[in-house]
Amino acid sequence: MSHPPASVELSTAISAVSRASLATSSVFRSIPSSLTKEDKSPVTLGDFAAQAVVNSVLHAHFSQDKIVAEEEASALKENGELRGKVTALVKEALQRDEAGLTGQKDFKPQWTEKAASDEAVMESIDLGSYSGGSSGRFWTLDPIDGTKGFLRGGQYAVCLALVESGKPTLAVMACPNLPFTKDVPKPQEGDRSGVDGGGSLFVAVKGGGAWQRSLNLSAASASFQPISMRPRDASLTFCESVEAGHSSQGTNAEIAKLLTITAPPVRMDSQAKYASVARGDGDVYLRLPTGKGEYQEKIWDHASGQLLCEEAGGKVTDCSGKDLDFGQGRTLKLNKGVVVAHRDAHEEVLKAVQEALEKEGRGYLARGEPAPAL
Ligand SMILES: Nc1ncnc2c1ncn2[C@@H]1O[C@H](COP(=O)(O)O)[C@@H](OP(=O)(O)O)[C@H]1O
Ligand SMILES: [Mg+2]
Repeated sequence: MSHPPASVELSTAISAVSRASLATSSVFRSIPSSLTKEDKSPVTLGDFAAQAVVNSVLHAHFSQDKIVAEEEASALKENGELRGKVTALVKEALQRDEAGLTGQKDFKPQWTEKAASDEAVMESIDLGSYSGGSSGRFWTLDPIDGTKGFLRGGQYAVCLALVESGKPTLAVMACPNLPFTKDVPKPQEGDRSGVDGGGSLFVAVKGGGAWQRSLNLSAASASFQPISMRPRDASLTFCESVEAGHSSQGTNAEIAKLLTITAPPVRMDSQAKYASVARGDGDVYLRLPTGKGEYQEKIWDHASGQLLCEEAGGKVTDCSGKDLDFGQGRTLKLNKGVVVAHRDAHEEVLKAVQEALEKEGRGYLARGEPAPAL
């Protein structure tokens, strides 16, 4: 098959994510400033605009579908200047012609001018407040995954997935700062001039494979090509977060020793890590919990990446070897950590993960047990 299996869901998701990444790219180029949320994490006007764009496109086509998305509009209600800037970005993104932006000449956009008023933008953002669950279907969105990377001028991703009965079945991920191939060097951190060819767009359909094309339709690689993980070979490489607080880099170093990995880890922000291993740039993505593993991973931080890797021949589990369960609400509350490797290498990698955790006295994470009380 030379393109992903077609569906209205896929066309809508591509349209939504492509438009959203137009808004994020424009903010990225301008050196974004940020607000700090209650959980102390940053949010930018790019996050708000991207969430409004995706939610309004989804809502126009699938008004019955619920959405679990990261942001909420409360900060915009108090800040008219910021709200005006977000609305302008949303308007520009929604008004772009379909064929020019997504190449989908036959797809008929359903949204209207009204979707780009201040009130409609805030309503669209708050459509993302669904609590999730294991029945029926819903969408999950991270409008800018890797916001800290976005602010530093590193990698980030716009990540959308459809979840049915607790499992991702369709994924669309834009990585505007990730070149289409690893042969083109990634921009240096802080370089805001953009990537030749406009970054990469990834798509996965459950049972239908994983695909990539350039985000920029005038680039040489504007049509979808299937991608697959690198088969298990003599030497493995791994990637991890840039942010030391998001996973245990010390445990990863121990795991690397056990697997006789000598190459240093590739550090990268966002689900661009899943995309990179899915297309064979590297072999293993490790996200081991810090401390006792109290942090609950968010479903929007993993849904599209998980499907992309699974459809590219990978296996994605937590540190105890369990599948990620996207049907438990807004977080992956039954899972601790994430281990991604080719199907043929996963067992060996997981064994090293579990050995390293046991050695550190955190074997309860490897056994899927709660931390012992002091
Ligand atoms: N203590 C923690 N442990 C694991 N992930 C965390 C964390 N604190 C924040 N995160 C998540 O890590 C994501 C970024 O991952 P990465 O380090 O791979 O770039 C953030 O997504 P956002 O940037 O969308 O907020 C956030 O949801
Ligand atoms: Mg995120």
